[in-house]
This record gives sequence, C-alpha cells and structure tokens, in this order.
Amino acid sequence: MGAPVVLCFLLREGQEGSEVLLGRKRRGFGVGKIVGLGGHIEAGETAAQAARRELAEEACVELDAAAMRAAGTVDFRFPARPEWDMACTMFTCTRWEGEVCTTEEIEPEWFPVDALPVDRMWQDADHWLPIVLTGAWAVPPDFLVEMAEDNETVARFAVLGP
Ligand SMILES: Nc1[nH]c(=O)nc2c1ncn2[C@H]1C[C@H](O)[C@@H](COP(=O)(O)OP(=O)(O)OP(=O)(O)O)O1
Repeated sequence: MGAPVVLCFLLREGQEGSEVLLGRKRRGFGVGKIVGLGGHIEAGETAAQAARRELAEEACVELDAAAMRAAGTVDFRFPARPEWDMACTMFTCTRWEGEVCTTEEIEPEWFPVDALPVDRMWQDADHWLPIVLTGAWAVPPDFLVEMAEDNETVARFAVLGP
C-alpha cells in the first residue's frame, strides 16, 4: 500500500450548476498541474482530520465536519517510482467557513463539475473524478490507477468496488 493521503473536493452551486474547488499546484508533487486539494495523512490523524487540516493550510477554509461525505478511494501506483505510490481517501464537502485563499502550495479555482480542466490535470483524473463528483453512487467507489513508465500516462485503470 502507498502512503496514506487525502483529497477533499468542496462543492458549491454556481449559476451554471455544480462547481468544484480544484487548484494549481505551486510546488512539490504535481507542480504546475490542476489537482484536488489535500495531502499526506499524518501519524495519529484520521483521513477526515487530515482533510480539514490540509484545506485550512492550503485554502484557508474551515470545513464543517457534518457536511463532509466519504467519496471513495484511489490506489495510485507508480511502478517505475514505487516511492510515489499513494493510498488516497476522498471526501466531498458542501459547507465550510472562511474565504478561499491562495497559499504557497496551491492557487485554488472553482470549475464547473461538467467542464473539468482535465487537460491540465493528471491524466488519470478524467477516469475517476467525474464519477466521484456526480455523487451518483450509494456506496463510495474504489479505484485503481496504475501509471506507465513515464509516471504520467495511465497504464491501467480499474473500478475495484463496490
Ligand atoms: N496520479 C495522481 N492523480 C491525481 O489526480 N492526484 C494524485 C495522483 N497521485 C497523487 N495524487 C495526489 C494525492 C495526494 O493528495 C497528493 C499528494 O501531493 P501532496 O500535495 O501531499 O504532496 P506534497 O509532498 O507536495 O505536499 P504535503 O503532503 O503537503 O507535504 O497528490
């Protein structure tokens, strides 16, 4: 299993429908890409606690724990770079306090759920993110993403469950 990480997708209703908060990564892993907000789960933290800490650190918002919904998992595998493997737990959240801000880590931006910036994201996001964000599942889905030798192209994608 890869390093435990979390992603949390804030959702709001815009004029054209549902919108999600993503952001341009300004440093570290995936720099330059549009990514979900989140990061590594620290020792002693639950995934939900890590999501609240990361969203406060990366985007200045305090999530309302009661408005967080478990949204599945992604097992990210990088066979050419196994130290990059990550076991990702996901949440959506529809209520928070504070104004979204830009930090050293990320420049957050709202996108319509039906027009995700997939050309500027990790190539695999197109496979799983629309499913996660529609929320049209009763049980949160579990995905497997295996990257090719270049650590960018998707070699294998699978929905493991439910
Ligand atoms: N193939 C992939 N596609 C994708 O969309 N997101 C991926 C991915 N592989 C990893 N991620 C995400 C999951 C995780 O939340 C994030 C890890 O990057 P982090 O922001 O945690 O890394 P950093 O080391 O820059 O920062 P910290 O954890 O804050 O130290 O990358």
